[in-house]
Parts: sequence; structure tokens; C-alpha cells
Amino acid sequence: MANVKCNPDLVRERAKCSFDVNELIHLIDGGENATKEKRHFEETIFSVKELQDAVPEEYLSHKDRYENAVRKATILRDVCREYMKKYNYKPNRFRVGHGVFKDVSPFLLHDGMFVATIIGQGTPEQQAEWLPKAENMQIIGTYAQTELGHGSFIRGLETRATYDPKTEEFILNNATLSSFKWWPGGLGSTVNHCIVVAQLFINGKSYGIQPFIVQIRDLNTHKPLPGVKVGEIGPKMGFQTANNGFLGFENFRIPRMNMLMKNAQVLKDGTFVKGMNEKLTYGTMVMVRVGIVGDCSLNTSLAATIAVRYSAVRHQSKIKAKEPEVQILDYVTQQHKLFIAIASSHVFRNVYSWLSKSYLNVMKDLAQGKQDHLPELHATACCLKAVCSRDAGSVVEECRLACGGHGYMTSSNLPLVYGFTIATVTYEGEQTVLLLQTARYLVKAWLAALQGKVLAPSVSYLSDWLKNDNVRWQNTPEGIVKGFQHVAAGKVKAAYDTIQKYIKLGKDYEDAWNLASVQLMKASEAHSRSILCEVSWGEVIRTSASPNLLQVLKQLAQLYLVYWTLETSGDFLVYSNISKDDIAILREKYEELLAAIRPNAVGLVDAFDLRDEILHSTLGSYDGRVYERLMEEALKSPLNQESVNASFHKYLKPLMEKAKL
Ligand SMILES: CCCCCCCCCCC/C=C/C(=O)SCCNC(=O)CCNC(=O)[C@H](O)C(C)(C)COP(=O)(O)OP(=O)(O)OC[C@H]1O[C@@H](n2cnc3c(N)ncnc32)[C@H](O)[C@@H]1OP(=O)(O)O
Ligand SMILES: Cc1cc2nc3c(=O)[nH]c(=O)nc-3n(C[C@H](O)[C@H](O)[C@H](O)COP(=O)(O)OP(=O)(O)OC[C@H]3O[C@@H](n4cnc5c(N)ncnc54)[C@H](O)[C@@H]3O)c2cc1C
Repeated sequence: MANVKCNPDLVRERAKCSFDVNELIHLIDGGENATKEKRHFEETIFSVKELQDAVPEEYLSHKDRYENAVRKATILRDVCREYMKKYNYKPNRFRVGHGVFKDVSPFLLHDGMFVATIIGQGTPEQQAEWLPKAENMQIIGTYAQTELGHGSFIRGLETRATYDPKTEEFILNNATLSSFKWWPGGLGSTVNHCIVVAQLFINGKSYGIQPFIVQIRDLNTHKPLPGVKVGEIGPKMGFQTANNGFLGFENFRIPRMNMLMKNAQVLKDGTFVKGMNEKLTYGTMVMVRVGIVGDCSLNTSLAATIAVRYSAVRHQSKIKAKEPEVQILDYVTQQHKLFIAIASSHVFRNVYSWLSKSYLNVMKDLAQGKQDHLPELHATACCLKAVCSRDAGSVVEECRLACGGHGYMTSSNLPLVYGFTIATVTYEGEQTVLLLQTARYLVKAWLAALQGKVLAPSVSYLSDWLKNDNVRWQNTPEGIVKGFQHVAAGKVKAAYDTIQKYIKLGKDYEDAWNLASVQLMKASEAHSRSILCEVSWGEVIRTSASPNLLQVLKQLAQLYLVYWTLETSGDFLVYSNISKDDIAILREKYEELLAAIRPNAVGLVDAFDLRDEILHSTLGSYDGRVYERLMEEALKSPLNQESVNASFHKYLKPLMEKAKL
């Protein structure tokens, strides 16, 4: 990239950088070697001509766009397979996926959930049967859980799997319209198999929801099998090439062994054998929620790179009347919009790495029959997924707005990035629903704290606060982290007290819960923020890096802490011992941090190391040829391939001539 002829503003910005950009790239990647491998892999992918689109996708019809995405998905799969064989390297397909598809691969659910569910929910025999076929794409699958009528409340799913002991089969049925599966990615026209989550019935008795592996299309003709009704759900706000679909069954029979039986089992005679914990059936969702926190980091870095580079190139208006127009990055309001995006990406990455470790530890425990830490993992993954995805959506939109009119151009890629980022707020558990799951855990933890019990590490601050809620405020990063814990503890207490108040007024627990649920949701958000602050600050101070880089990483981590303290200063005034003067000091600190980060802004986004092919942006490319690229892309419009469009003769001319009469 270094030899590319760049916009002079970007050249100046890069020269100003106080730290070694390569050092940060290696730190993010996990070492110099990892960067080399990543770059070699990406170089290989992006030099495949067939993966490059001659015409921007947006000009294609819905159908052509889908077919083009499938074409590229298959080529990408082949290239990755060869690459893995040759170099024994497991590539990050999601990162290059943004480059290849701009939007989303029709195989996303195959990789993200179908294969993962076979691993997580299948017995060793079932894994031996389906995993090799799924991994080498002999079968292509998705995860079909959500229905027209139910997504959040999965116990309410209506798809039925009724066991027939005579034939040792399950009979799948969708008797109502609301029971039709709706949303699964790739289901529309791509997959031939799915994990179907359905209500199990044996001898007329319900045994809750269970996962089944089901072939829905003929492997040769791709025609839906008899008894299967399947199709695509149509255009959406984003995820245009994900090929989301609908599905219903009519008396469709599958063998008994197609119920994934790692947890619960159905024996030949129809005996139901309960698993260790029925919630383990929800395991794939927990895994993906953890993964989404990592996705939030990537999505935020995409938007930050585009908006920061553009803001360094774009000049508009003046700060001082007698001086030239300034780079818009020099406006402190612009820095306020953008630097939180850079900081958030680092916070999400650090928290993802922390959460992944907890996830793997709990998986190891579960393999040994221990489930003590499962509730804490579930509660933590729920609230972090909810808050990180919503933050990422807001940050991406702020970056888009920070690019003014050009941010509204599809060629900036910001609308597409926003489309797939904002989807994460809803899928894999809608944000409010997940925050309320965590609130259940917090309320239980609060009760345990009141009873003097020892709490799990992520909530132990509740007991600390109960012992001493009068800690003096300190304007240090550690003091701010404590402050967030005080806010969270204060909110959990307030929500709990509200439930008790309603119960005393004669309400039953469920109604009291619903009445207190705005507070419960806010308590859960505050709990997430305290984890995000504590974990990210902790990770940064433990980072081993050169003094120059460490200084910049600390500035970013502090910016995150101060930004969110100021954003929620009302809560701090209510629930911590912060004073108005402390808030004024923090405001000053915030301005100092913006000024300190400013010279490194371009270096920081360069360190996300996102190739132009991944950014897909006229505004964010490494060389900063913004106006040239905007014009080049505009000229690709089919309307610019003819000097006069037929509509002139057909409609405009007759209109003008009618007006003369
Ligand atoms: C790694 C790479 C990843 C890359 C990314 C890949 C990208 C993939 C793209 C994905 C596209 C989208 C896919 C989808 O959206 S798939 C569908 C996802 N659907 C959902 O997430 C549904 C959300 N709803 C639920 O999860 C549940 O219904 C809900 C948890 C909200 C409630 O369940 P339920 O009603 O059964 O439970 P209760 O509320 O009554 O709670 C009972 C107790 O169970 C505990 N619980 C609940 N869930 C879990 C769990 N998963 N693990 C452990 N424990 C759980 C809950 O806390 C309760 O405990 P207590 O009674 O002790 O309070
Ligand atoms: C882009 C995209 C891709 C998807 N891919 C898949 C897929 O591959 N496979 C799949 O199975 N599903 C998929 N889904 C479905 C997704 O998982 C669900 O849409 C999601 O879980 C939310 O459920 P819902 O649509 O039923 O929302 P609802 O639950 O109907 O939410 C509507 C509103 O009701 C509120 N609400 C609901 N319950 C409660 C409650 N208990 N307390 C308070 N408020 C509540 C919510 O907060 C929300 O404001 C996808 C969705 C999207 C958008």
C-alpha cells in the first residue's frame, strides 16, 4: 500500500503519526506472523479475477444479484479449500467475505450456524455422519428456528415433530401460517439441508423444542422434496444476498436419528431421555452471540476507516476567517463523532477476546458435566451482544452522517455497512429480550448479595457496593470503572426495589416484573457498560507494547471511559459520588483526549489494515482519491451508458408537448 500515490492530506496525516502502525496491526492480529498470513491469504483471494464484480452489484436485479453471490460463494469456497490444503491455514472467511460480497454470503448460515449446531448438538455418531459432508459442501445447510409467529419466545415455536415409534420416524408439520419458518439465511434458494428447531411430541405429550437435521431439497435436481414448501422472503433493509427464506412441512418424515441427540434423546420405543440441562439446546445461539461481539469490532472499524480517511481529505468551511478551509477532521465535533468509533472497535475486540475465553472454559466444563458457570456466561453474552450491537449500529450511523451527503451514496459503502451492522441488534436475540434475560440474572445476584452469598466474578461488584456504597469518587480510569459499577449496582437495586414495591401493592411477580422492566433493561445496560469498561481498561493496561503505542491505546481506552461517563452523567450524579465539578474535569479531559488522538487518527484506522477491496468505499480508500472515485463510480451507472434515455421520447417529450397545447 505504501507505494500508492496518495492524496497529500493523507500523506501528511501519516507522517504525523506518533506510533508504529505496523506494531498495532500485529497487536490486533495476534503477532507479526499472523499479519503476514492474513495478508497473504487476502492477497490470494483478491487477486482472483472471478471474485471481482465488473458492474457494481447494486445495479443488478434481485435475481442476478443472488446468482452472482452464489457464484462468488462457490469460487471463494474452492479457493479457500485449496489455500487451506496448501498452507495449512484456517482463514477468517467473514473478513474477506465483506470484500467478496460487500453484503452477506448466501453461505453465512452454513458456516456460522449449520456446521456449528451439528458440532454442538450432535452425538459423535451424528457428527461422523453429517460433519464431513457439511464441511466439504456435499450438503449445504442453514439454521431454521424463527417462525412467522415467533422469534424471541422460542418455547412458543409451533413447528411440530411428532414421533412415530412404528416407523421410528419423526413427522414434521406446520399446520398454521404462523408456524412457517421465516428468516433463515440461505433457505430461500441455496440450501438443501437445515437444522429445524421444532416442538417434540411423543404420544400426544410435548417435550419442548429440539433440533432436527432435515434434508429439504433433492441433491441432484434441487427441487423441494414432497411435503416441503420453501421459498425466499424478499428484499430487506440489508442482507440482500443472504437469501433468507421461509419453510413449511406437511407430514414430512425423517428418521429418528435425525434429531440431534447430544443433549436429550428419543429412544426407539419413544422413551424420552432428558439432557443434563434443557437450555443446552440453545447452545448455538450462545456461541453466535459471543461471535457477534467480535463482528461489532470489525463493522465499527470498517465505518471508522471510511469516515476518518474521508474527513482527512475533505475540506469545508473555516475555523478562522482569514485561513484556508480546513480538513473537516479538525472540527472537534467531527473528532467527537469519529474517535469513539475507533475506541469502540478496540473495546469490542478486547471484550470479545475475554468473552471467548469464558465461552471456551464453560464448554470445557460442560464436557465434564459441570454447568456452574453456564448461567453467568448466558447472562454476560446476552447483555454484551445487545449493547455492543446497538452501539456498533449507532457508531456506524454516526460515521455515515459524519460524511455528509457523500455518506448517503451507496458507493461510500456506509449504507451497506449500516444495513448488516444494524441487523445484529435484532438477530440472534432481540436487544430488549436479551437485556431482560441478563436482568433475571442480576436480580438473582442482587438477592444473593443481600443474603451475603458469594457472587460470580462478573457481578461481585454488587456485594462490594452493598458493603460500601459511599466510596469517594476518583477521576482516574480505575475510579471511572468503579463509578460504572456503582451506577449498575444502584440501578439493579432500584429495579429490584420497584419489583418489591409492586408486589407489596398486590401485583404478582410477573406483573411486577413487567412494570419494572424499563428499569430492569436499563440496569442490564449499565451492567454491560461496566463490563465493557472494566475489561477493556484491564486488557489495555496489561498489553505489552512500545511506550508510544501504549500511550495511544490508553488514550483510546480512556476516551471510551470518559465518553460514556459524560453520556450517562445523569446516572453518575444519581448513583455515584461524582460531583458537578468532577464532571467539568471530565469534560476537559475529554477535550484533551480528542486533541491527543487527532494526529494519530489516520494511523489508527490504517492499523485496522482493511484493504480497499474489503472497504469497497469511494470515500475510504487508502489513497484518498475521493472525488475521482465518486465520479468513476457514478459513471458506471447504466443511465450514463446512453446519452438519451428512452423515457425521454416515451414520457417526457409527450408531457412537454401536451403542456404547449
Ligand atoms: C463464532 C462465529 C460467529 C459468527 C457469526 C455468524 C453469523 C451468523 C448469522 C446469524 C443470522 C441470524 C440467526 C438467528 O437469528 S437464529 C435465531 C436466534 N434466535 C434467538 O436468539 C431467540 C432469542 N430467544 C431466546 O434465546 C429464548 O427464547 C430466551 C433466552 C429469550 C428465553 O428462553 P426461555 O423462554 O426458554 O427461557 P426463560 O426466559 O424461561 O428462562 C429459563 C431459564 O433458562 C435460562 N436460559 C435461557 N437461555 C439460556 C441459554 N442459552 N443458556 C443457558 N441458560 C439459558 C434463563 O436464564 C433462565 O434461567 P433462570 O430460570 O435461572 O432465570
Ligand atoms: C437479518 C436477519 C437474519 C436472520 N436470520 C435468521 C436465521 O438465519 N435463522 C433464524 O432462525 N432466525 C433468523 N432471524 C430471526 C431473528 O432471530 C429474530 O427476528 C429475532 O430473534 C427477533 O425475534 P422476533 O422477530 O420474533 O421479534 P419480536 O420478539 O416479535 O420483537 C418485536 C418487539 O417485541 C418486543 N418483545 C418481544 N418479547 C418481549 C419480551 N419478552 N419482553 C419485552 N419485549 C419483548 C421486542 O423487544 C421488540 O421490540 C434473522 C433476523 C434478521 C433480521
